[in-house]
Amino acid sequence: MDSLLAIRARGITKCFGDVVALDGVDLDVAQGQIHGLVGPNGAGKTTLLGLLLGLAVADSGRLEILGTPTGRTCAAPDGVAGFVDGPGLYPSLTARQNLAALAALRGRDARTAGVDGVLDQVGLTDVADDRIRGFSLGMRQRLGLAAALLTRPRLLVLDEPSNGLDPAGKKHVHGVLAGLAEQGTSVVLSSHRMDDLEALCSDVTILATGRVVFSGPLSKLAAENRELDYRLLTSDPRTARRLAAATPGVHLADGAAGRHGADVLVVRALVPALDELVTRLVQSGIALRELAPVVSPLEAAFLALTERQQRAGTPSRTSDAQPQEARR
Ligand SMILES: Nc1ncnc2c1ncn2[C@@H]1O[C@H](COP(=O)(O)OP(=O)(O)OP(=O)(O)O)[C@@H](O)[C@H]1O
Repeated sequence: MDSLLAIRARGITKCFGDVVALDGVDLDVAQGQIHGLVGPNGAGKTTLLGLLLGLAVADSGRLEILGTPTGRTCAAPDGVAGFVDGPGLYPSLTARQNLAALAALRGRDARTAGVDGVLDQVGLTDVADDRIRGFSLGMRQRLGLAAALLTRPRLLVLDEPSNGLDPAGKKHVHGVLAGLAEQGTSVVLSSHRMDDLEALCSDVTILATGRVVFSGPLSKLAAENRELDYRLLTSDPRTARRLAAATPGVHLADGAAGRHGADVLVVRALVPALDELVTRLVQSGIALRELAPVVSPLEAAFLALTERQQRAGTPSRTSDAQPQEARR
């Protein structure tokens, strides 16, 4: 076991009847890394998070969490906390009482368990004594995070933690997660929000019908995977268009250009070709005012997968399982 890995999964398979929810999944998550899980509905994200939390056991494969192989019975691995399908909370209790009850279940006293500290950490101090029956979805998510933090986890596993959070709440929670990662806690989270994943995660794993189709640094998605459309705003749009048309590997995406304003050029290219275009622009004395992907690399990869999955049909079943398509 690599001591720097919080999670090491090899060939994890999990079936529900004839539905193959996970099909030979490999996953490495380094200590202190925030790792995103993304994939279309039914891709297997929640199933994988459930295995990490000890809520279920894999049918086959090897899963090591925080250096310890997981057993054949359901049990939360030491040092792991989090939630799937929303946090489990008692609606008739206040936020503080919920956390105190959880502390008591673990044989700890609320005063010494750090209840006030985690409430403060997630920004719920002002509503600590309100019954959570009246809490919004975002407040419940924050309380779920507080409950997980109460155990001072070394691996935090979160299913859609940004669900229901307003922009300020999201920023707050992102700050909490980034702070934890800086202190060495590993975080694995699933989300359908690409902007969240891009803001938070250094690495992502993309699942489709139970298989890993990409796992690695976000930057690799842009550099290797596919041509993207980029918005290009320059001081001389006409010359920029001429240079773009003449740069090998750069294609004018005229169909998309109209939506971005007359002076904006939309080009489709891989990163090396785009670099060459930028060099040519600068050498021609043209100022680059804006250069950004129209759709982020993660979203582009996700959309490509979704389209492929729709063509292939979903979900995968034991009778039609195919070899994993791509692995690092
Ligand atoms: N308890 C279960 N019983 C039967 N089938 C299940 C069960 N849990 C998951 N599945 C099936 O396994 C597959 C993977 O489901 P999972 O919930 O892990 O996907 P997901 O990526 O989390 O989806 P979503 O984005 O919709 O939450 C789906 O086809 C789902 O129907």
